[in-house]
Amino acid sequence: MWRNSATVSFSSKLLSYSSSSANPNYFHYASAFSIFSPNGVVDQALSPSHQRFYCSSAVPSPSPSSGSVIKLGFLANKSDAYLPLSLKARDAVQLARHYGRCYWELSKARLSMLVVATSGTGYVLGSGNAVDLAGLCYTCAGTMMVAASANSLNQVFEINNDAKMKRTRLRPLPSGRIAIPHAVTWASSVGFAGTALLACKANMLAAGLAASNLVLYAFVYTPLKQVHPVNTWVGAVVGAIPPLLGWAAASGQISLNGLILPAALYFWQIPHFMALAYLCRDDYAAGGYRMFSLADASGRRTAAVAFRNCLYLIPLGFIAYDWGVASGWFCVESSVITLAISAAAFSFYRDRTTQKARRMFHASLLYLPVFMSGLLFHRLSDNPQCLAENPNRIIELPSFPEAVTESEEDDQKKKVRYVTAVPQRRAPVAYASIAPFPFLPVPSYVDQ
Ligand SMILES: CC(C)=CCC/C(C)=C/CC/C(C)=C/COP(=O)(O)OP(=O)(O)O
Repeated sequence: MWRNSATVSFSSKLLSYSSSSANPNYFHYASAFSIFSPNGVVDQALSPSHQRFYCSSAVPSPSPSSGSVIKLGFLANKSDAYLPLSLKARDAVQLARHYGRCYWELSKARLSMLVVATSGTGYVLGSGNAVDLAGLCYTCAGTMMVAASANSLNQVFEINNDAKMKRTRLRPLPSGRIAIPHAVTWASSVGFAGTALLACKANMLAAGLAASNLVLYAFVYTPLKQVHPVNTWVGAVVGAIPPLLGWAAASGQISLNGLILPAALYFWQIPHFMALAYLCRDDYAAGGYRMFSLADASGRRTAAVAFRNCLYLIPLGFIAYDWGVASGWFCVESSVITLAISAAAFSFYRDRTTQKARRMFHASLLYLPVFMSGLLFHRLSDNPQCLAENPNRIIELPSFPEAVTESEEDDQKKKVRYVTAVPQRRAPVAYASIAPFPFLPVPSYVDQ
């Protein structure tokens, strides 16, 4: 049914809003709905306000009597049936694009990719000598899916707050491009699929960490943002879990060495989010969030907290070196970049201007990729803790003479102890002889 004139004038407003808004694609999105609207009714999943949003359509009216007014209304069902196939295909493509874009934005895809990078780095660090590429891909895919789910749920819960903030008001939910049930369906399916993938292709520890992190982010951190400034610290824990997840997926355990990257992420997030919350104070206040910077008019405490957490980053390079995770070069590199971010934070502490806060924010943006790539580049692949105790990695153990003399069980235990105490490089033959048969006793190729 074509809309009456009252609706048409409303739609005209929408049309002018759409054309002046940052999102000209609304026309396309609206037309895309027509293929799922055989009765001229826009997607029933949409709330009334969202349905109204989609009333404007750029699809040329199939009815000759409709004139320019009809271009703003729904497509009629009968004429829809006669649309050429190419038009329907085009609409299908537009629909896919529309939802693809909504899913991308709901997932905060760039943030999720950063999360995947941290998880992937954790996986490589926890892998020891041989990185299982398939395992790495599964872990990254699973992390991406669970992170996308967590971010989508975060937006579902914050729809009203996001609508009040400049930074977030054009997100899919507040801008009405997708309905809440649809977003929830997307979030739950991708969350379950990601957790299942991690459980089946990595291990239950990794899957459990991912699922708990989703709960921590969506159901603890998200509501806490409106309750107490401590939210930033809880958020820092959320950001620190993915590298641990990666390490656990590769090594099957959580060990002390595996905590270095999570610690870096935890401390790094504090100056990062302090700078962001300081720069967007007004926006956060409008959104109804209780950020630390809002109760600190002078910004002095915000800057002090940021600076203090930068200082906590300083020993991490040395710890990585001392614990055998990375070479001495990493220790040097890490110290240099940590001093740089600390200097930016100190400069913000001394002179609390927007410019200094922005500089600290940019320093934090640089810090993380440099730290992670340095850690990867200078990692020591015979790092003891990622080899020990993981039954899947028993083939990674070096052979040594006294191990072949006792029972098989004692033998294995001894080797684990040996590797933990004295990491060594193995002769290449160790791989060749047992790689396809990890359940067989390790052959001895040492002269007896
Ligand atoms: C495996 C798994 C579940 C990983 C999840 C990792 C994750 C989502 C990390 C984000 C950490 C964080 C505090 C982001 C800010 O959210 P915000 O709500 O303050 O951002 P916003 O204001 O832009 O919405």
